[in-house]
Amino acid sequence: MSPLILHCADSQLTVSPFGAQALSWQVAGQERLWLSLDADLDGHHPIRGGVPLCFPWFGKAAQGPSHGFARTRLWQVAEQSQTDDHAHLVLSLEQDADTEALWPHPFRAEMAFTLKANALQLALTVTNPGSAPLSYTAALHSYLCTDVAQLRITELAGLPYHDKLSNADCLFEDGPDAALPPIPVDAIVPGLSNCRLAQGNDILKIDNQGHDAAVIWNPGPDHGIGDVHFGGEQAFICIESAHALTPITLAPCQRHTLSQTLTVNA
Ligand SMILES: O=P(O)(O)OC[C@H]1O[C@H](O)[C@H](O)[C@@H](O)[C@@H]1O
Repeated sequence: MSPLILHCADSQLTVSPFGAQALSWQVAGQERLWLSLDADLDGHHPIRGGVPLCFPWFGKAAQGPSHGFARTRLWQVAEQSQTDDHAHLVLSLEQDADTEALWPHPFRAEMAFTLKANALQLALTVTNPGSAPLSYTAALHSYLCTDVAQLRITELAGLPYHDKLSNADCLFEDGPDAALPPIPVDAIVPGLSNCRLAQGNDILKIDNQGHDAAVIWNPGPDHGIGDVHFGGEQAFICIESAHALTPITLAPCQRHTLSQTLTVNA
């Protein structure tokens, strides 16, 4: 279960087959994905940080663990290739007795990682191999390195969102002094496709596709989450490409791709 490492120019990506989870993405030596110092890497529990996958459900569900089982399963290498301008890796997961006990449906999930010199594309494709419709929700739960004290995501200004903390529909503040987002935050923002994390001249562009919402999450300093190291919440914001508002329903043989592309200094 050793991590897989991809290279392209000055860019390096580390992926854990456990959960098909990106753990580290460095561009010219600068880390872009936050991984908790207290992350549990024992291969049994969700790993706190990087890009966990939420599938076949987003959030809590009566029938099984928070965010589904994809992040606690061992995925298989399905494809790996390298050219001058990108490195590509696909990991796959299909139903077995354990997944059927939680979710009685045939499925094929493929998680593709495409690494370029200054960009990383993450794409979760789910295919319905069965003879009945297949419904699921999902998210690419990216933990992006940032200095929360200076964070200001201007694309959020004035947007409507569902606040999971208060279970209310709200609007982000607008105006030059608005804290965007205020921390702690657990916001489902319908339709948001593009935003930027800017820190001085350093810009990370986030582009989501195949989603119905972006989820913005940071638990704030009083989180009490055992595997977020002390003070760790000051160094990341989760900006998730999610299909969380309504399920995706696939007819037999149909497929859907949920993706997120991260680009440095775009
Ligand atoms: O602690 P986890 O199961 O990894 O979930 C971490 C967070 O994920 C998402 O962003 C949800 O919107 C949050 O409600 C949840 O707290």
